[in-house]
Amino acid sequence: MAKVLVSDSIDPVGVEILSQVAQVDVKTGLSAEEIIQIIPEYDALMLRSSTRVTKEIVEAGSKLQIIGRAGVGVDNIDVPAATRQGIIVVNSPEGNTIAAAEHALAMMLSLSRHIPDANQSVKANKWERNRFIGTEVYKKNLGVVGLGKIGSHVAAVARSLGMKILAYDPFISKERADQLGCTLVDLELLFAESDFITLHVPKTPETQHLIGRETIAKMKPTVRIINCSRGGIIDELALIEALESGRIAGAALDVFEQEPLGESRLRELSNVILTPHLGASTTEAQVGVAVDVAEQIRDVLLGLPARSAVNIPGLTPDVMEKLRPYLQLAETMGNLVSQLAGGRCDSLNVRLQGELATKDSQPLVVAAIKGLLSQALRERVNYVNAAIEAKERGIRVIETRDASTRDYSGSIHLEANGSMGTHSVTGALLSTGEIRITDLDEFPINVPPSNHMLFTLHQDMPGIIGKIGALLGSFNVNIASMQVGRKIIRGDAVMALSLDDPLPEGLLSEITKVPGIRDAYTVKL
Ligand SMILES: NC(=O)C1=CN([C@@H]2O[C@H](COP(=O)(O)OP(=O)(O)OC[C@H]3O[C@@H](n4cnc5c(N)ncnc54)[C@H](O)[C@@H]3O)[C@@H](O)[C@H]2O)C=CC1
Ligand SMILES: O=C(O)CCC(=O)C(=O)O
Repeated sequence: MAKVLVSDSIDPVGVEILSQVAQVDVKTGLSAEEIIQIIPEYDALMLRSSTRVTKEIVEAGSKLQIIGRAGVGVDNIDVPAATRQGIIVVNSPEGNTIAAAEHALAMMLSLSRHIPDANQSVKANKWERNRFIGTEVYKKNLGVVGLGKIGSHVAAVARSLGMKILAYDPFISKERADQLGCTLVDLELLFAESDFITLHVPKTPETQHLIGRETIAKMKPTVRIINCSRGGIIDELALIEALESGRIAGAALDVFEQEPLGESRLRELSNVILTPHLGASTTEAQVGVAVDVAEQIRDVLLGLPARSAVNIPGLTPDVMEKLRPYLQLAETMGNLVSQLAGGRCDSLNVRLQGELATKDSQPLVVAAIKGLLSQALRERVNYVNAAIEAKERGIRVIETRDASTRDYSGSIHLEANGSMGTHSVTGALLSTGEIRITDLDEFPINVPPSNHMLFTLHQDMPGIIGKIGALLGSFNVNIASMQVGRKIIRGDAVMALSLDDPLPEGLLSEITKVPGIRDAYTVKL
């Protein structure tokens, strides 16, 4: 039975789902060293934000198939390391959207009305009505940095509070911003005009210290900043200085450069509200993300696709369903051409023809690469790491798409160039879904792939087929089917044979000695 390690606390419903297919060990609070010790026994790892999945942990996870982040941000996982190792990384892109947006809004209103301090004051038996004069958000400018799922929901609710929304997101169109009732502006303007600024961007090299000394200098002295996205997007030291000096009016922070927050002057400031990374901490969100991610882990362990894999671009279950027969075709053709090419492969040309010449068909290229590398890497290569493995081996992949149709509605043509020359194959599907090899080294054929195959390149002349048949018979090899493809009579031709048995040692060199045979290849599919 598969084994799943759950290294942060998740809703029990997640454990229940995982238990349908695996032994689940919930072990929270482990150090990196402790995880490295035990991770080799596990097929899957599920976590929230407390576990940091380092390269060392990934590399120790020799059996890991999938890492599931019960949440949105995957910045606590070394995704490139996982990808290189063929491990799928999944998240829950929408499970906690509302929770995080509502937390940011709660932070904004708490900040504007001093709710946490007023609460503490009353609980300390005081009645300080004059100390807690607030500010309204109505008709104020809210600067939303990052107009994705959370930012959009914050914007929608803030608009209903009567706020004007200035949004900055270089990856969002003006039409989308208009639809959301937001004014798309550049960062300079957002910083200069906003009364409240709320951050909803992922942590990337571009967003690291997006708010720092220089940017704070451009803001209104009355501005209040809310960060419920990621620590490190604000330069904490610069923020502390600005809050201490009164350069800005306040800040509300759910996330920090170091979590848990260690010793920090932030704790001493009265114009700051701090929460311990609670953005996703609602019952609804925790059930949502646990179900979302546990189901994906379960599916992957059952050999099914994941719906939100962050490192298999384009291969969603919908696309997978649509392309499934063609994925098998692409992989088989990749495997076939790599065996024909034999030695080192320098480049692979992939031509997607007819109905396959669409944007959605990118996974077919990956499937072809997977097939190409399967001889060398066996089960180590998969849809996650195939492209990286090819790149690291110096294999140049050239894709072309041609929407015109030939004999089949869709076909895949592969050409491998390498140390032993160039070989090409084309494959297509019959209406029954069966695979046909329709072209080999530019010779037209029509054969189904089979476990054991023999291909020859020979001169089209009388008697040659009989000689090959007799030779195979003398070694007790049974021929299941045979086809010859040629362009001109008595010119060059190819012969494709499906065999019931593997070719015995030494027979291939006997075949190449037959007069008229130029080359022969055995292939196992
Ligand atoms: N505090 C908490 O508990 C939670 C925090 N988060 C954080 O919130 C972030 C946002 O989450 P979602 O809205 O679901 O993600 P999303 O992917 O829907 O939206 C992120 C938006 O940021 C934009 N963006 C990316 N780089 C940018 C840049 N350099 N400048 C401006 N905009 C940029 C993207 O175009 C996208 O529209 C997550 O990455 C995660 O780190 C998410 C959930 C809970
Ligand atoms: O797991 C959590 O509570 C944090 C959620 C979060 O930060 C995220 O989903 O990106």
